[in-house]
Amino acid sequence: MSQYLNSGDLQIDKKLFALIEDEIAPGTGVSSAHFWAELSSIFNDLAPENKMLLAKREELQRLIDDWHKERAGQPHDAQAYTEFLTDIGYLLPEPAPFQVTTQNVDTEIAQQAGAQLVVPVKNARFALNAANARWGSLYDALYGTDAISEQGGAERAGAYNPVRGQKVIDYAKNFLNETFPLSTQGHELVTQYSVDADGLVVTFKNEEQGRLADATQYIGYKGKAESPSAILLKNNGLHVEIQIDAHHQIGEADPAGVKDLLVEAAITTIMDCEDSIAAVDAEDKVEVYRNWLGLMNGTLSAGFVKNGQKLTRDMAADRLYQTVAGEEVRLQGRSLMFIRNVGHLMTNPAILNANGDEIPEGILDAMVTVLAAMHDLKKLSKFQNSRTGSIYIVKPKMHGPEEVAFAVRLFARVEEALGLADNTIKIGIMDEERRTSLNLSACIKAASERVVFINTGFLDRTGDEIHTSMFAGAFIPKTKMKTTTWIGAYEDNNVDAGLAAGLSGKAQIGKGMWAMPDEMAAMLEQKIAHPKSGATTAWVPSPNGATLHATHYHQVNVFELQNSISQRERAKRSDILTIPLLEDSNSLTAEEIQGELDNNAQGILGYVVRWVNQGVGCSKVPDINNVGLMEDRATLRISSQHMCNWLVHGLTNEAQVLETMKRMAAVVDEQNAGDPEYTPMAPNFDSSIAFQAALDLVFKGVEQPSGYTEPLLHQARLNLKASLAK
Ligand SMILES: CC(=O)SCCNC(=O)CCNC(=O)[C@H](O)C(C)(C)COP(=O)(O)OP(=O)(O)OC[C@H]1O[C@@H](n2cnc3c(N)ncnc32)[C@H](O)[C@@H]1OP(=O)(O)O
Ligand SMILES: O=CC(=O)O
Ligand SMILES: [Mg+2]
Repeated sequence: MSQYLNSGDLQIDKKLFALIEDEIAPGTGVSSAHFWAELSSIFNDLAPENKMLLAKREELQRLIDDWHKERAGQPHDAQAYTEFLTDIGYLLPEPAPFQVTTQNVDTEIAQQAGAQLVVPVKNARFALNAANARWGSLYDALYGTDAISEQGGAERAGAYNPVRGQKVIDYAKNFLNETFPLSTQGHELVTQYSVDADGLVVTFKNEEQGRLADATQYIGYKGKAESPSAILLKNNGLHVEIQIDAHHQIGEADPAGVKDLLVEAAITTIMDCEDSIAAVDAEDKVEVYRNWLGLMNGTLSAGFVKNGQKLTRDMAADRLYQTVAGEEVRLQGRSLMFIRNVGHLMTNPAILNANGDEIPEGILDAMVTVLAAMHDLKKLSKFQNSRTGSIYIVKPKMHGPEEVAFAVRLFARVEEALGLADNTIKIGIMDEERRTSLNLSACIKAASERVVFINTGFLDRTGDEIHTSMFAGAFIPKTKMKTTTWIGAYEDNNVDAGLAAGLSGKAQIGKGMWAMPDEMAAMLEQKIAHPKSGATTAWVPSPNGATLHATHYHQVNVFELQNSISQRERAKRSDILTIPLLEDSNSLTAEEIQGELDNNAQGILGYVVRWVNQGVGCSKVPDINNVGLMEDRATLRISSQHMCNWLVHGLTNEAQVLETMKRMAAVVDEQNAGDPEYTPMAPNFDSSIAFQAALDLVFKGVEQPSGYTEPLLHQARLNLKASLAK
């Protein structure tokens, strides 16, 4: 429970107050008294508009629900639907052609195409790992995941398996041959890498010498020119370091002493304050903000025990190389960091206004995360995040250009309050709500001086697809959603709108999350579709994912590709507007319906129980086929809205949902049996706050704002915390 201090007309939780006073404000040139006074003024000015924007969402949803209810049982009239959406201001006119003018953008965003990692910033150990995931061992990522098959004696478990090791090396040498071809023979035939005044020299087994087919790919080296310990190469704007050590366990078996390939992996990382964390009160927010501060002032450190060993993790230093002429080559050691603030919806009890009302959490996030990032801007850290003096905020879940304009106004107010130059704060726009996808160009225009990314958050977007058209009919099964017309058009439209607005070379065009953290072979096969679609970045759930996905950007030169994609006909709004309904709601068998319910229930419960009871905001939860899925609030939004939709349209009923939830709760309990911190939901379902929250998410799904899960999750976690405090 919060204990509050009064500052002006605000009541501020003591811990949050102390964090600003003692840790974040010092060094920024902003006094804590000034900070609170400005925060209060921004709340007073902007909170009413924030409220009004949320009310507009509800009003539009009510009109859409009514429209569908009035036409229940009739065939969908796409033209009338479009006219209706235009009349109510849901569909807006396309703006006249324009170009964004964002300035001072770091090269990782503007000029490099590569993987984007997302990480719950509440977890310092993970957050540090993510910051350091700029560079990843390709050998480890291949050896440690299913990217390399276990066939032919190449099992992963146990001590080092040389059969598997050889497969890794073969894969890596093939990667080198494709990415950095040599003039005559292959990398697998190299016995010595060295450098001279003209760059890389290789000696082959037959003692012939060779060079890179494209000499400009060579950048520098480490160690001695005649026997370097590292060779730095570059392709499509991404670096790869060949690491050489003939005395290393792996290097000694390699003809050229190569022990690893270190690849530039997570070019950018999103430190997430939103859907992958559980932060419901001041105590949680303080943890989140303190970690972000530590990343911005370079002091974040985490101690933990792994495999019986005590480890400490800190931020990685820059990487240093030299040229033959003796000049230093310095590369960033860490991923360029964005911070994802929460959206416009939630409030948080960390601060109350004069009436005792909670203040909008998005406003709080903007002020505190920017103040913390000033440690980077003012070079108070031994590391630098932005070298161009920018602060990168990802703003999620905005509905349409008015809400983008509101975020832009908020950022301008924060800059003014904290004495920052105009447009220091950049914005990443999540294209993850239907009203934003349909009016994307207008959304980009509303942030044309600040926008540094548009990203298809297809998970939230799918949740919004269901909620918006809840009363249009029964939706197709969740797994079929990825192949529907609307989603293809939505993905294409994002690239088209971004290119038309001149984002190429200025801002990222991003694609969504690979949500199967253990399925790296499948990711290697499928996720190349993202750079091939013209996206300069795409989300991965883990550092290994980043390392492996990085290889795709060596295969595709996205910036070149964008030139041709920009010539194609733009994706059609009418396609985005198609609603993925079952043609015949009686077409599914009872088994198919039960299978879908089981799968959704397992995902909901597996995620919610850890969120509510343990405060874990992102979990890996097995689906009914036992594939571990990354679950966060967006995936929960889909599962809960989907079950709710089938309930609304009579494909299931309350009794079946309840029976399914109870049965799957026992399955989830069993899956978590090895966790000493875990509290089972079965058989005392009535007293399990987590189980009741899971039911509410489905049974009260229609009335949840935009189908979001956070209001119910937050309340359940607060109730749980209160019950523990008694
Ligand atoms: C719709 C959306 O908004 S998507 C965006 C939100 N999603 C995310 O941010 C995904 C974040 N990812 C994760 O939290 C995890 O990868 C999970 C929960 C999906 C899977 O976790 P698990 O496979 O169980 O990982 P596990 O807990 O075993 O950790 C394995 C290692 O990977 C690291 N790791 C896993 N994910 C990440 C990550 N995103 N960033 C950095 N390190 C990570 C951990 O630090 C750990 O290494 P360590 O022991 O050296 O510290
Ligand atoms: O935030 C990402 C999403 O897919 O939702
Ligand atoms: Mg999202």
